[in-house]
Amino acid sequence: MIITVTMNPAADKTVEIESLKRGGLNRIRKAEWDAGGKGINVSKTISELGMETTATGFLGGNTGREIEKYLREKGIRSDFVAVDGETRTNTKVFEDNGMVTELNEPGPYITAAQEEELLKKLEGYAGEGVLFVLSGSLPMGINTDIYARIIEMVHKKGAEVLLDADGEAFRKAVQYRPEIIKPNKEELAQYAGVPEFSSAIETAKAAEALTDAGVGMAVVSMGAEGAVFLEKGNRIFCPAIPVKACSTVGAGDAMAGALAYAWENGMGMEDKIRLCMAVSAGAVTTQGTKPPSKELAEALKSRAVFTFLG
Ligand SMILES: Nc1ncnc2c1ncn2[C@@H]1O[C@H](COP(=O)(O)OP(=O)(O)OP(=O)(O)O)[C@@H](O)[C@H]1O
Ligand SMILES: O=P(O)(O)OC[C@@]1(O)O[C@H](CO)[C@@H](O)[C@@H]1O
Repeated sequence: MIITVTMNPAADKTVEIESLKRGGLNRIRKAEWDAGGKGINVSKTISELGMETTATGFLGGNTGREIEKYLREKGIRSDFVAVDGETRTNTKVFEDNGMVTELNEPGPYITAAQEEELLKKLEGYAGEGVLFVLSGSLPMGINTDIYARIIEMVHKKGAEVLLDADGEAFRKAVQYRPEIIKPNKEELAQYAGVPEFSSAIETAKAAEALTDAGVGMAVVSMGAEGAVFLEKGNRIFCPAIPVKACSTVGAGDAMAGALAYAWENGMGMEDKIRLCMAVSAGAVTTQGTKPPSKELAEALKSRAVFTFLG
């Protein structure tokens, strides 16, 4: 069973304009709506691959109800804590030159009682064979140790964790040794205290510091460059599968969804990597933050190329 946790979900409004005029009137050519937030995107991907998943976190207001309706229609079980404020709307502005500007709202304030209610829910789901996916930013009111606390709590009941976070929340949580982490290269560089990595091997070495310290598997996504996979002493680099890019927003969540699906199905390393590369490349070809169809992901799998790094 895979439980995704989205502390700060969002309605994603993807808009297309010719070119963004700062300080001027911008006419939108086309707008697209998606239920989003990182964990919800992970659930969307897992469901598209044909596996059941439950989405949890905090939802509020009309936007929260719209997101629940969307999940219901997609056959994704939702079990969110209701909050007083309105779930945020995040606007993604796509220009014809390929530039993407993201405007993410802060989201509603979460009270201590609401946080407690979510923790109780998660504890109720925890057990052997359960994988929790913790991803995305934290809303106001939630302390940066929340992911660390959840990992400690669910590990005690035999559950496993895939973590996709950044900043302080990531730094604190990795100390509790999640089974899988999926930072992107900027998030890992921030953790490592360097401005950027100059190569895949440098990226792999930085991630290895975490697997050496007890994290089970690390996948570092590198956008259009590809991804680095570290598992059981192997360092593997895969260039991104070339596709016609439509929207790269949410590609990392699609990859995390594929990773969670592969992990829960006990897939071997090669199949797992192929699926991650195919699903994330497929996600780039869809509009907004929609995952690719299972058929597209299957068709792209054979195009993943592996390089073992020394
Ligand atoms: N232009 C692209 N073409 C093909 N594949 C891509 C492209 N951009 C991203 N990908 C695939 O998607 C994966 C995840 O991308 P990225 O590193 O941008 O994730 P992210 O920063 O976590 O994204 P997000 O937070 O928006 O979900 C990459 O490792 C790669 O496999
Ligand atoms: O503000 P956060 O939680 O960092 O990111 C939220 C978000 O940008 O991430 C997803 C894409 O990865 C979108 O669905 C959503 O709007």
